Amino acid sequence: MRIPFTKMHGLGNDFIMLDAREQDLPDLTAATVAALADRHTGIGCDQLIVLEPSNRADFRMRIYNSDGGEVEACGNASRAAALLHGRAAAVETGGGIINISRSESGARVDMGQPRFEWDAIPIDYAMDTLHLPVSWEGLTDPSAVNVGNPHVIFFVDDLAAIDLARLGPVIETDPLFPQRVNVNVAQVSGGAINLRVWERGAGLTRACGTGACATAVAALRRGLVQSPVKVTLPGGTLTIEWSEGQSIIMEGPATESYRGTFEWSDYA
Ligand SMILES: N[C@H](CCC[C@H](N)C(=O)O)C(=O)O
Repeated sequence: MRIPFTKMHGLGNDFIMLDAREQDLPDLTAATVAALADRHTGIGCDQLIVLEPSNRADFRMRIYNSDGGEVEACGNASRAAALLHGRAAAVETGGGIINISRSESGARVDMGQPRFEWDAIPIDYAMDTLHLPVSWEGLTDPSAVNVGNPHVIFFVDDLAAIDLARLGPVIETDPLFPQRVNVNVAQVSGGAINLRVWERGAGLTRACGTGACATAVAALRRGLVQSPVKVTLPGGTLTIEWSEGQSIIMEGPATESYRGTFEWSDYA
């Protein structure tokens, strides 16, 4: 069975987009996702996204990391969905309903309100989530935020000095985080944020939209920046707006790279 797909990215965080709103897809297993996501033997992507019908919103967006695991939220893919859909829409995700629309710079996404309770992150036991009393080598005093998916955020003085490729997986899989965690390391300078992310289930990516949202919220809660705040990742810059009790608004580009088809049986 030939399956059409659209290859897209948000600041270099790249996706295979499958549209199952009009046509059913065969059952997607974790192994099939991982095979499609493989950059050497498959098509290659950080996440695989499936758009499906929804009876709660205009459509549903299902998000699979390149390790095959399904997760609740993906900021950059939300902007890619806005580009693909072509107009404003309410989108059902595992993390709740988000609202996407087209904008000058690409797309604008209302990511809903962040969650801070320790059991909403989730963390394994009660603690202050603005200043967690934990550390991993040189990374200390993080915040934790759930923006539909779980994030831990470290603020450092020298981002380039952090070996995130080594520390990321150690923190991602620490038992403190029962659903694992996306690991954000940020440096604040001149009222803006520089960010690198080790993504749960995907590793180092060129950008992470939910990471930018979680980090901006943590920095705002700590009084390190003011809203709206620019968050620059290796792939480019996002603008995040938030204040206490409000939704997070993320704005930034989304790009269609190419369209193609693949033979399902090659990956199933
Ligand atoms: N790795 C993330 C999902 C993708 C998030 C990232 N690609 C984004 O743009 O938000 C997680 O397991 O929660």
